[in-house]
Amino acid sequence: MLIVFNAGSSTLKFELFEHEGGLPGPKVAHGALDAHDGLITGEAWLGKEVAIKWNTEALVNRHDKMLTLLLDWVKELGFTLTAAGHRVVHGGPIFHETVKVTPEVIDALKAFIPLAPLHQPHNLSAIEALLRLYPELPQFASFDTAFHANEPELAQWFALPRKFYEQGVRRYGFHGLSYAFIAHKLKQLAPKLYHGKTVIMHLGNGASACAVENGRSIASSMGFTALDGLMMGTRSGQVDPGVLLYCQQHLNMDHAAIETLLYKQSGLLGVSGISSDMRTLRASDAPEAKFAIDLFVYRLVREIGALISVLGGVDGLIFTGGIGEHAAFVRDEVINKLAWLGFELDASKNEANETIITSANSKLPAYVIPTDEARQIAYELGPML
Ligand SMILES: Nc1ncnc2c1ncn2[C@@H]1O[C@H](COP(=O)(O)OP(=O)(O)O)[C@@H](O)[C@H]1O
Ligand SMILES: CC(=O)OP(=O)(O)O
Ligand SMILES: [Mg+2]
Repeated sequence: MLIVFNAGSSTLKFELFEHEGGLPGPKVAHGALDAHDGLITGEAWLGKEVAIKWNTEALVNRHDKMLTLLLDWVKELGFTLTAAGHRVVHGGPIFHETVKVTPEVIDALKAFIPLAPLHQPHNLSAIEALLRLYPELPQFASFDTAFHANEPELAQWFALPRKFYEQGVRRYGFHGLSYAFIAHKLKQLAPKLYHGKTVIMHLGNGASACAVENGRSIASSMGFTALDGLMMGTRSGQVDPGVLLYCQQHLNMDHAAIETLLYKQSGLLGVSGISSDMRTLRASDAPEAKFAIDLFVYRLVREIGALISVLGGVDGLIFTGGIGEHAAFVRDEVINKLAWLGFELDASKNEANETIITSANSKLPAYVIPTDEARQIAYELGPML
């Protein structure tokens, strides 16, 4: 069995895959644990059934405690783990593919904590906790940045003095495990489109869009950190850097206050003042909720236009992530705003979250493809064992 982790600030999501060498087999279990207010709660599913629920105290070492609960359960089921894979958000300029975790790799990844403060420290803390508890279990790290590592140089540069680029201050792009998974699916579903020019939109709590040609990333909306580009649940996306200078100089905001503003208080939550969740905003009658959705769509359409321009055309669009897979109203507005390109929605297919949501007359197709970052990690590490 392979176990794949996606560790966040307070959550530990996991998935278990059958594995007998080579590509992984079916997913046998999945679940999540959550640490808050000194408590750990969570549940795990075996297939479609909830198989266990956790509810226990944990004052310190949350990842140790969550991993112990989870791996004790895995052992009780009689499963033997052969390896663990981790989603690690930032691989910096160094890691371009899945790697086996060693002490040197951990040190290198720690250097990227400032580049992904909301993700990287938690990804690493799960790796280190597992190393303490199960030092013999081989661990692997798979990166959100890797899919973008071979983007054209122009797509990777900021217009800053050269030394910044040389020091690693460049656009990396994220959500690469999701994009790699979608590209793989698209190759099976629509091989011609896979070889063509597409814009893939990963719209979840974090959101980004990526120009992909022939299965490779050409440009993406996220940059040096997972803050750039689209409006997100609580992150601002692109803002004029002059705003940050203004916050420092005239609003007396220090680094911590600006970080909190950009990562936690902005996006759908900040603009609506109500929620970071598209479902809640959709259900609300408040004009601020509608405005936040309108701004999300506006910024997305603008970014799609930019990505299509650098691709030099487009053969299709793909929606994924929690919003991309489920928010039919968002897809409806995006596709209608792109009617000038030849997209025409099939409203009932869209409402039903079908795979192809454009009409038979549409000149170009739009797809909804559910993403699976954990399976992508399992695909990447399975053959390495
Ligand atoms: N049925 C739905 N309708 C509209 N939006 C949804 C729906 N389900 C999930 N979402 C949105 O998707 C977000 C979660 O996206 P997801 O990709 O699952 O998250 P994460 O980035 O944590 O992996 C939620 O915050 C919400 O905005
Ligand atoms: C990179 C990133 O934004 O990830 P997530 O969407 O999981 O927050
Ligand atoms: Mg996500």
